[in-house]
Amino acid sequence: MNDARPLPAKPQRAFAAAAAPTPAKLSARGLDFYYGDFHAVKNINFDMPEKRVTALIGPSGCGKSTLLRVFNRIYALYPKQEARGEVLLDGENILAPKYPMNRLRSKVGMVFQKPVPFPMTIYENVAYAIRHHEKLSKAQMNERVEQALVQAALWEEVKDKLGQSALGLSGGQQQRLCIARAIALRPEVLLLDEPTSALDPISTSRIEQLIEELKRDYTIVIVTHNMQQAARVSDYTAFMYLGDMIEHDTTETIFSNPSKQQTEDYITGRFG
Ligand SMILES: Nc1ncnc2c1ncn2[C@@H]1O[C@H](COP(=O)(O)OP(=O)(O)OP(=O)(O)O)[C@@H](O)[C@H]1O
Repeated sequence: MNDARPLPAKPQRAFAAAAAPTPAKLSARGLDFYYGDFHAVKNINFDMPEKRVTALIGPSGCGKSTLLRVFNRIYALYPKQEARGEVLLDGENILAPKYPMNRLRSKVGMVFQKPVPFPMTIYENVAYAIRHHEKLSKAQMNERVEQALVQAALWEEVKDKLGQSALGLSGGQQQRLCIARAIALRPEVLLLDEPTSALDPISTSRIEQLIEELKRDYTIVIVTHNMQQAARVSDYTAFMYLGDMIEHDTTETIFSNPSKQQTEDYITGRFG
């Protein structure tokens, strides 16, 4: 939890991107989440701007991953988990029962903390996901697989061994393969749940560079425990505590001039 402390005096990037606001791609409106009787996420209201990176930070158990799981409705696979309120994607409520699941799956991709490639070839890992959604010729499929691997900054490392098992890749390569798998479906939103927590510093830095590149095309929401990472990669940051969203603002404001004492205490390492 405290791996990232102490916080650098100044985050190591200029926060220029956030200065130009873009329309909200994803918004939470009066969003509550329950695990049975437990009220895990409470009355969340905020916007995630298009083609920007929003980081969710806060101490362990504050509801960051829960919130991310609501954004692609993955919680609905589990009994006794319930979301109330609205999550608007391009203005449409994805929590409405009539919102088609296949549309949600094609618009919102998710990458988890631990890379879990399918036990198949590198090529098939990417092609498998595409085949579920689209019928493509062999040539079209080859092109799509290549594009996704190029975008995930993995192509150069794997182009000569696409037929080998994905399980032979390093942890960092496996995580980039999982990102390739998610972007192969051409989603509009990418949800990243602590995507570098299992990776070494070099792989972490590659994924961070990749996030910087991907935000040209995607709206990204990232959960991270690493404060420097939030400062480096995100344009907007939301600080959560015990299921409440305490503060949400540009990353620059959150890290240099937060309005709430709790936020300041957290980012300066006084608790959490
Ligand atoms: N399946 C579950 N059943 C019951 N309670 C759960 C379940 N999953 C999470 N919780 C509880 O919901 C709250 C929020 O958990 P969540 O995993 O979203 O927190 P988090 O901020 O992502 O934590 P971490 O940083 O440790 O991953 C916690 O109190 C947690 O114990």
